[in-house]
Amino acid sequence: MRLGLAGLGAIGLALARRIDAGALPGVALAAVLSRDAEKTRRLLSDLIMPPPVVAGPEALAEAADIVVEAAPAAAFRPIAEAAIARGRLLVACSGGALLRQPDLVEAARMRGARILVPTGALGGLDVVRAAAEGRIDAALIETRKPPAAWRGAPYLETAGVSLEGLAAPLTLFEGDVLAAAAGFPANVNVAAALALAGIGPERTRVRLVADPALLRNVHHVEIRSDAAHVALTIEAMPDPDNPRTSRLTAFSVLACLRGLSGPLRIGS
Ligand SMILES: NC(=O)C1=CN([C@@H]2O[C@H](COP(=O)(O)OP(=O)(O)OC[C@H]3O[C@@H](n4cnc5c(N)ncnc54)[C@H](O)[C@@H]3O)[C@@H](O)[C@H]2O)C=CC1
Ligand SMILES: O=C([O-])CC(=O)C(=O)O
Repeated sequence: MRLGLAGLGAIGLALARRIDAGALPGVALAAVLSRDAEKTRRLLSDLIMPPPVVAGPEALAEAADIVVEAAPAAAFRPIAEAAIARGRLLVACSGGALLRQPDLVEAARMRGARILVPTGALGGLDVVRAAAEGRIDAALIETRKPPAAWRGAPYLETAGVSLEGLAAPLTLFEGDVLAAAAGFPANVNVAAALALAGIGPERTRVRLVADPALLRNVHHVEIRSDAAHVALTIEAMPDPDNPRTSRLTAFSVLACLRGLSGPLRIGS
């Protein structure tokens, strides 16, 4: 299986290193895409595998059977479009960007492409999808992260909110997933995945909290349905270089790729 990897940050680089270490037999990293081609070559120079091609969105999709998107939300569309146009399987980490551009799902249907949103830094999407086959009455996700994780969020910049010297937990946002994805594109991909798995972005509620006492990113999900009530808390270790992103995300993509390529897959 040939893999095309868009983005070489917290998720992409961790993934490339694991593949290089032999974590996914039968999967070859064929091409990568990042913002800065020179930096990309430098980042890849310590890998043992034959160096992947450094490509733009079109060449990336051309060279791959599976395109893993792990780039900023703002870069999502051309990467996704190129993969979809070629009927590829697109593994989309920027679930919030997908949520805001639902025409891409229709385009995938027309082209026979598939889009897979990995569970990422969350968990429990299997039970949410199962519950969605019945009736879900309410879905809520609360994400609490240390202040550094929220830095640069457009919502805070527009509102002129600074988290410098924050001494107590501060609720930054309460509302629906669509508004959250616009205001906090680097932090609510888990909420987007939850909404897509369950009752959609308008009915899924989000609360975002900056908490200076935290060392981990904490996601708490509550689902009320006619089949089960679910309460789930994930305390995830932040990536050492990117405090917005939990280390679990790259592992989730790895597990997802293993499920696609290996002989045994657990969970629905
Ligand atoms: N589904 C989930 O649970 C999670 C999803 N994410 C999302 O996944 C995506 C990647 O996350 P991270 O690896 O943490 O981000 P990152 O910021 O650490 O890395 C992003 C990478 O994309 C590259 N890049 C920047 N502009 C680009 C462009 N125009 N075209 C191509 N590449 C470009 C950067 O050079 C960098 O290598 C983000 O959208 C993030 O919000 C992050 C955490 C959890
Ligand atoms: O990594 C996390 O904990 C979650 C995250 O950033 C996101 O959902 O975008």
